[in-house]
Amino acid sequence: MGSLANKVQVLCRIRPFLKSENADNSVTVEGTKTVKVYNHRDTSKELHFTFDACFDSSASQKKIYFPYIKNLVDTVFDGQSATIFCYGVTGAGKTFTIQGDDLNLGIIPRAMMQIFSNSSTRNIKLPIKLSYYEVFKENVYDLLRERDSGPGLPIREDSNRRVFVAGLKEELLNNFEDFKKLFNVAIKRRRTASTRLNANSSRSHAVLVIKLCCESKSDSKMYEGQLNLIDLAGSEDNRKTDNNRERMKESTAINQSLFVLGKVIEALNSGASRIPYRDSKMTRILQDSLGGESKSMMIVNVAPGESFLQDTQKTLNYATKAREVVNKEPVLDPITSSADSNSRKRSLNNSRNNFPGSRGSDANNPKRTKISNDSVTSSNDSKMRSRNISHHNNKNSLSSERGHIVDHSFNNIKNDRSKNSLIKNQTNSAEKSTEKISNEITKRLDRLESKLNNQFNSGSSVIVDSDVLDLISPTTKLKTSKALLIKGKELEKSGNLLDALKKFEQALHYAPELTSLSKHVNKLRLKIQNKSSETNLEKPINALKNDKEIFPIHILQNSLDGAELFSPTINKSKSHKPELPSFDQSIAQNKPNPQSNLSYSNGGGNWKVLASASKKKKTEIKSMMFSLSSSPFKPKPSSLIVQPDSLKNNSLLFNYEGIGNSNLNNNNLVKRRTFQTSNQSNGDLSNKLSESKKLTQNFEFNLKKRNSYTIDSDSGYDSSTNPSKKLQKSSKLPKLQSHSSDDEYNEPKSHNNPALINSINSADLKDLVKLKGVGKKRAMVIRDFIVNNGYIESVYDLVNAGLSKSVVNNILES
Ligand SMILES: Nc1ncnc2c1ncn2[C@@H]1O[C@H](COP(=O)(O)OP(=O)(O)OP(=O)(O)O)[C@@H](O)[C@H]1O
Repeated sequence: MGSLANKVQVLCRIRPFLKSENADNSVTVEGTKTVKVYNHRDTSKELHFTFDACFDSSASQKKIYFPYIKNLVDTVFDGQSATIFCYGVTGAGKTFTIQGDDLNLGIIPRAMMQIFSNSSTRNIKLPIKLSYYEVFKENVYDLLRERDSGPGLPIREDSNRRVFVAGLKEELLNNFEDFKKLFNVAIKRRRTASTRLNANSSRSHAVLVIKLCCESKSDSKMYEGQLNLIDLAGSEDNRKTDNNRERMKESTAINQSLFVLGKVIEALNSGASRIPYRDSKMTRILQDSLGGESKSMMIVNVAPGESFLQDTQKTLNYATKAREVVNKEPVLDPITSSADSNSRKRSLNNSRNNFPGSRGSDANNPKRTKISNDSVTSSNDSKMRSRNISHHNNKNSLSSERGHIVDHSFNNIKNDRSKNSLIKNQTNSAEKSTEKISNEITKRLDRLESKLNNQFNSGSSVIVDSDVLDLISPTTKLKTSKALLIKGKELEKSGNLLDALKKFEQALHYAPELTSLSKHVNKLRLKIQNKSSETNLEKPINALKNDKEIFPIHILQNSLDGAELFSPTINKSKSHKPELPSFDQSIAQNKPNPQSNLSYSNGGGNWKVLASASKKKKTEIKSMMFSLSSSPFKPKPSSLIVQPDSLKNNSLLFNYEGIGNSNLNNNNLVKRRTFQTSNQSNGDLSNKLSESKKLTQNFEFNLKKRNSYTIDSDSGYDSSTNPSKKLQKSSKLPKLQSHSSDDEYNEPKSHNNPALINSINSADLKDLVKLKGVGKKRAMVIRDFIVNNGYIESVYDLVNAGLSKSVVNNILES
């Protein structure tokens, strides 16, 4: 952790109202550092957010650039790495700020002007290097090349664990004119589209990387500095966008990566041992900028107006968290020799997090391209990097759809051509050594790929980890996934679903973009789970038929309050009254037993047993229901849950942990309160006997206390059993008037089914839509809630997202 001096700076800029918008004063700047917004939930209340600087809608590009941005760019001349990224909702003015337009030059062109105009005074070695790429739907595309729609460039790590984009083109620039020509072509390649919220919305994150060598003022040594200018795609509330299918897909990728960015920030602030950089391409790319050694600045762009208030509040909260991130102090190493102009000696410790597409991928830096098991660059990389500026002969290219830079005269930009020949010589010698390295890399890559292919052909179910995966060329990935697909299909045809699933999963690992395959994998998983739950359930039924002793209704035998004791083994045990017919008979007849009201049903792969007490016994409990279900996520039920029926009929439901019991719905059991034992023994029914005492006690307790519980009459859902502490705090919800002495029963783990919670927390719209009762709109609500509020711990947390409790109950059945 660095000193506070290397904190991430946050600037906030409010966009002016557009002609189409109704102006109001819902977002204003107070002083120079504070933004005031009205609380979107209660507009009579104000919220204040403080940042390093705040700019209202009247602020010009110039006012923002000086002194904040200029100072940061200056640090690059000292050999530092600096990053500026614009964050905000779609249409908030990010591209305007970072790129600008013809009349309002943004940060990128201004920074280039600053660099070139300082080239002589700060002794910057020309040419400088520039790369520019976008992250579109989790694929990295080079914006300095013709647009391609392939799988994109891989992100790799070198032997010093520095992340870089492999195969990225790096252009050499001598003056601002070079930059202008190149950039005006490149920005046209960036993916943009018209959405309801922005006629020219960026659909990708764009990263511009500038590297330069400069003589330090302090010690007259040469250092390499790097500037990263990033225009993040805007988060989108799809309730407002009316996005079509394609835009929705883009939007999901955008929101997801911004969500991960939030998680990274949170993890950094909480000192977590694992920072989830790898969870998205953009965060991997930002590794040095957040938590690394870069000097970083976030510009948070805000769209004004009441209609954006909710987004604004979220954005400002997000930015507030980003402002707490403290980066490491950079340790700068000078370039050591003129022949190896870029070989800055950095220790392993202080060079771990490097910016991709730059130092790590530096063709002229043998140290950085050193080959290790997890570090290779393709031979193409070196060729690409060593190219000089390709002067695009597209004369019309200066007109751009957005952000075209006009032909301003920049008299103060000085070119020192004589310096170029020296650099050229250095570059040539470095190119030779790079070629050597590239050949070695290619050989190693071939060896690695053939090894992987052998593993695959020998039927090994190896799943390469993501590090290794990055090393494989896109073509090999596709080939491998295709071969695995074919194998999977064969296995599926032959009925070997489990092995088929393994193959499909492997194929998906290599080609995650195959959405149809992903769907098929999910279907197959479900099919297998259903099958296994059927077979799992046959066992207990057979066990019941053959060994009546293990039937779990025994758990009621010790009830102290006089509740009727039921057991299918009743005719074996003299202590059991009333005499009940053999459970075998009930099952055989598949109808309620007239005397015991013991019934059996088997629907949808689940089974349950009903038993009720005799009225003669005047017990409080008139009926009992057992429902044993096998979770699709956990084939073996792991705990027993007791659910009292609605209080009207004083019945109880016993249910194994696990969801997917279609009978639950039929019987409205979801409306019942749920308690769970702490016993985590596996599903053998006989194991449950050991729980009987505890359950009985609990059961007894709840019977005594039940009158004091408040029932939500709308849904029949009892808030007292709500596992979400948050919800219990909510004033809108009925309060628990009496608490169980045994707290574990107030925290039913059934609402914390890890697989279900994980699936929800992945915030993937496709997965969310699959949940019971969740349509596209609700899925978006859930996704947005998670994106904005972090992971949920209980399904009932979703009530806070605005879902009704009955919908949440439905989800529990998914
Ligand atoms: N400070 C500003 N002054 C004048 N116009 C602005 C300003 N900020 C943004 N705009 C205008 O608002 C519109 C939306 O801005 P912009 O495209 O930069 O948003 P964005 O945040 O990049 O959106 P997206 O994430 O969808 O790409 C554009 O027409 C832009 O010219």
